[in-house]
Amino acid sequence: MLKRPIVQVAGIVDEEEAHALCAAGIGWLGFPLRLDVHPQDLSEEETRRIIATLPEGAVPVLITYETDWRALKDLADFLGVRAVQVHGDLEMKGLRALRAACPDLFLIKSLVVGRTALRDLLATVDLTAPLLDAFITDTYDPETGASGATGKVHDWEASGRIVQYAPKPVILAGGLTPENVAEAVRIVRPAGVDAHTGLEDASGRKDMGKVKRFRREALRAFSQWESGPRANANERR
Ligand SMILES: O=C(O)c1ccccc1N[C@@H]1O[C@H](COP(=O)(O)O)[C@@H](O)[C@H]1O
Repeated sequence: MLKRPIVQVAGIVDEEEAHALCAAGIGWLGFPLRLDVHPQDLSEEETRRIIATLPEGAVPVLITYETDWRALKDLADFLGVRAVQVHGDLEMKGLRALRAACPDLFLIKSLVVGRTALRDLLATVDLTAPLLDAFITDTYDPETGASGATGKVHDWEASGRIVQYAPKPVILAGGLTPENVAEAVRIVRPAGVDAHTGLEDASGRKDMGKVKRFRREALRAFSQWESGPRANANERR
């Protein structure tokens, strides 16, 4: 299990931003590559170059829809990452092969809330949890077909059910901002939080003021949750 809550920021646009995030205390940095509906901000070569410059202790995470387990392993090796967020529908055979080939890779599987019934997501948890290190719940946007970097929240009560059910840590993502992250943590009780578009300025770069407030609010909520009752999402909205 994780020693500390994860605070991840995704969608790094360049080296300067990556280092500014590390300096702001962000431990996990998400690099999206080989996506479905979104364009890439960085090439694979540029991503590898930036990752090689990160300070010790920073955790670069490959975020990808790659579905071929060998290609996924090769990409992780090429980039020099030890953590992968799997958004594509890797078949069980592929997932087993990836786990066997990379026992030390921190494997996070995305669960998209709102695209399928909750019972199907719980069935996926049952099937895949033994092969994974963590899950991440994210939002489905029917307008764009995107299931990541949507800037939209989903049903936090559903994510809370997944947290209670899953035998592995669950990270919460989807429309998180400095303003809503504390409430999200209080309701869902995840093992970590992850945000992308809610931390950007108008030019699409991370606003470091928002990043710092996001981290502060998230950590404050994580530190408080053990003393209080779990909030009911329906009471809060
Ligand atoms: O970050 C991305 O660009 C991305 C693209 C495709 C799939 C997943 C992606 N990232 C994940 O999406 C969440 C939430 O984004 P947002 O805060 O709603 O904008 C992000 O934290 C990444 O884990």
